[in-house]
Amino acid sequence: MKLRFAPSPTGMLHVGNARQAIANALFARRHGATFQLRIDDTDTGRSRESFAEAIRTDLTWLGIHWDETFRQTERLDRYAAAIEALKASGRLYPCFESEQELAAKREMRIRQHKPPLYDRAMLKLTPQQRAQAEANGKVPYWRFKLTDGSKKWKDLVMGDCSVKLTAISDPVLVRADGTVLYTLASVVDDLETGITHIIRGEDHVTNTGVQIDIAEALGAKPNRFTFAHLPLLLDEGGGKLSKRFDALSLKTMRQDGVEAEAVVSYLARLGSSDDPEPLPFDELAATYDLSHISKSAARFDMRQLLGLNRRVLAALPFEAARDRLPQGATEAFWLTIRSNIELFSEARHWWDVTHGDIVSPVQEGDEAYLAQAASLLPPAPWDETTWATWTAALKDASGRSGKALFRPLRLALTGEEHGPELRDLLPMIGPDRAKTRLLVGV
Ligand SMILES: Nc1ncnc2c1ncn2[C@@H]1O[C@H](COP(=O)(O)OP(=O)(O)OP(=O)(O)O)[C@@H](O)[C@H]1O
Repeated sequence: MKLRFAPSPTGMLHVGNARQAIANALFARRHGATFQLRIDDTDTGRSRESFAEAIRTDLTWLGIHWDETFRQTERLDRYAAAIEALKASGRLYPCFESEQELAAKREMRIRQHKPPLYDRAMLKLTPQQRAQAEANGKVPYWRFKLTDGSKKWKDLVMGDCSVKLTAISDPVLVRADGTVLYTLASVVDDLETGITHIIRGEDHVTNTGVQIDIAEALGAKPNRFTFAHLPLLLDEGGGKLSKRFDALSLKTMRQDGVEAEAVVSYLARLGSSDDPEPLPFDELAATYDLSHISKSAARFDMRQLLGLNRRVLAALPFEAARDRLPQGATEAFWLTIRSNIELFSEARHWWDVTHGDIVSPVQEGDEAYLAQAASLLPPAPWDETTWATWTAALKDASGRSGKALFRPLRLALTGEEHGPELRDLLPMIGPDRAKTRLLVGV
């Protein structure tokens, strides 16, 4: 069993692409299959090595590892051989129509209330006409002659699928400059590298009908591949995500401090009958089941992802956090803040609260109370009992209680309305910072 993830290096991976990568990787892990990373770089105008590198970085960050990898431009000789074979069998035929001619034909068919399909005029070209066109300096591009009828398969997500090939124009597989199109290169690679299962986005369903036909023309047996098409992920506004807009890219998420485990856990179960919950890769893989995925498009919800991220952080051991924390951060610091942050990047703020500088707000009307609080601060050394000792004394002295007692203290000491337990924060803040912050408006 072998699966592959085959992105084009034309931009940064977004969460939609990641959903496919994760589905492939989890399915492969669950079934002990080989996992291939194929970089689909035949579109040389848009492909960049820097994007291929970024894709590898993103996948590694997600915890997705591949057993083999290659770029399609390394296998151009294999595509050339397939092209020759298809020409020899008469399935690839030369075409000379220009874009303008094709557009005019399309318009004509629409006016005649016919579907705007290619009319296969070039199939009727005689050898003399072809020689004449070439003598006139025209270079052909090549279309694949689709078979009549439909291609059917049992999709692991979509169920029974059927693509009517007679409703599709014969696809161009080779451009006039001799370069191969993705549609053919992908089939050649899948056949020759032994891919058994193809999991990809619903945007490929029509392609799948065409590619089954091409595969069979190249000698593949029926049902050579098992397919699963996952619905596309939409952004919060209902639009399709695209690499071209860098929308919701994995790189941005990583830079914002979202945890890879949260992203994987969320995308593995989004749009399925299983609720997303933070789980390590192996545990997600152990129960991963494509039949649980819904057939309708799923909407990416940042709030849900952040909710999951919060849960991942709250359980993250110090050892796993240490390298990304500010220098000098201790286990006590991490354990104090971890269940109060939504993004890892917020740790920096709490480090400034406990070990650096913050600007406490001036609390008009509470200046005298805060000065009284400063004067009652217990002597050092401080520990986790200090908060209770101090606030008990302050309660007696000020006559305040509840919110009136605690809120001004939290605001002055941390600059925030909410946050980790002050019992734990106070010893880290220490007497000097505490005093300065309490007396800020005095
Ligand atoms: N919005 C999406 N939701 C889910 N899967 C997607 C989405 N967009 C693309 N994919 C899938 O991501 C995989 C990688 O495809 P590809 O690299 O061609 O990405 P792409 O975003 O479609 O590219 P581009 O934006 O350049 O057209 C394919 O399986 C494709 O079906």
